[in-house]
Amino acid sequence: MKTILSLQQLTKKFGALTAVDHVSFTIEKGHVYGILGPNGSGKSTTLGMVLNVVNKTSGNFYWFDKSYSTHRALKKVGAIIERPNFYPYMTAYQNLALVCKIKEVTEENIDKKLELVGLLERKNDKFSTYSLGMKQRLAIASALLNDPEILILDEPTNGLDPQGIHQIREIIKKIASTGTTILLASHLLDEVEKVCSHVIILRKGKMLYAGSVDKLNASFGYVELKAENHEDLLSIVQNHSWFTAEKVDPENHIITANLTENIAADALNKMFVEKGIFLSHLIKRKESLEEQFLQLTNQ
Ligand SMILES: Nc1ncnc2c1ncn2[C@@H]1O[C@H](COP(=O)(O)OP(=O)(O)OP(=O)(O)O)[C@@H](O)[C@H]1O
Repeated sequence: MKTILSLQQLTKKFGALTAVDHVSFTIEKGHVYGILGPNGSGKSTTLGMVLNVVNKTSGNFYWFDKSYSTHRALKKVGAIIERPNFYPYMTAYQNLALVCKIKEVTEENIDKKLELVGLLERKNDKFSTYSLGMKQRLAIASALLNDPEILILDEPTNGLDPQGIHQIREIIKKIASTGTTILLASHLLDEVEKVCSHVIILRKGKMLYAGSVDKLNASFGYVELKAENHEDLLSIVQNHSWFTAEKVDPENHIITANLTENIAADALNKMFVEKGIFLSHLIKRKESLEEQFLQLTNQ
């Protein structure tokens, strides 16, 4: 697996405030990563440091293999970290042609990138006539002109209407399907869940989780159980490998236990019957990703 970016204990202090606090994670080629956290959790500052627009206080980051200087590496990075800003009196095509000159790449990619973001038919319209969603899509086309190894987006759907949000998310998925690595910052759990394969969760500058979205979602849930023979039921739950971290409600004797595997309710019921326990109460629940995220960020 090829490493695109590696952060090691990266830290940024603004005076007494630690905006990013010893954050370490690695971005591997071909995945879509989301940096997820509430407002002010340090997402933009993290992106700013790796893009050399914010000076780090301590720690390190490396682009590609360590032999790349940040300056050289950034030529292989496409990033949108501010509101898209183009010349309003020029057409989309003219604006992108100018970007090609600045990036020292040929103009042959322009139509292909405009098509990717659904703006080919509007390429001769002035930027000033574009909606916010179109402006954002043009910015994505612009960031892709030099076929970067990684596309970095800060809150790519902020301020857009639901249709605009949907279009941007579909474009991100399309870009990812061509093998481009993507790193996006978002405060929207739903967004990260929909488009990202991996997530880094920040809260007050500290990293709470880094890993696959599936793993975060892979808690097998928990069960609530009750039977007339409470002591026998509790003993089975305490000794069976399917259960962990059981709790008993002292009022109604309902036992709550986390599941260690994905066991269906009928299989649970069958196992208890075979051990002579007839359940009067069996509920199987799974915490949503949202509940897990809130638990992580509220702790
Ligand atoms: N230039 C600066 N000077 C002082 N404090 C700053 C500066 N930039 C950011 N901060 C502070 O650092 C913390 C992290 O901000 P940052 O913008 O990185 O968070 P964020 O997660 O991207 O949030 P948002 O989505 O609201 O931008 C915040 O408390 C913010 O006020």
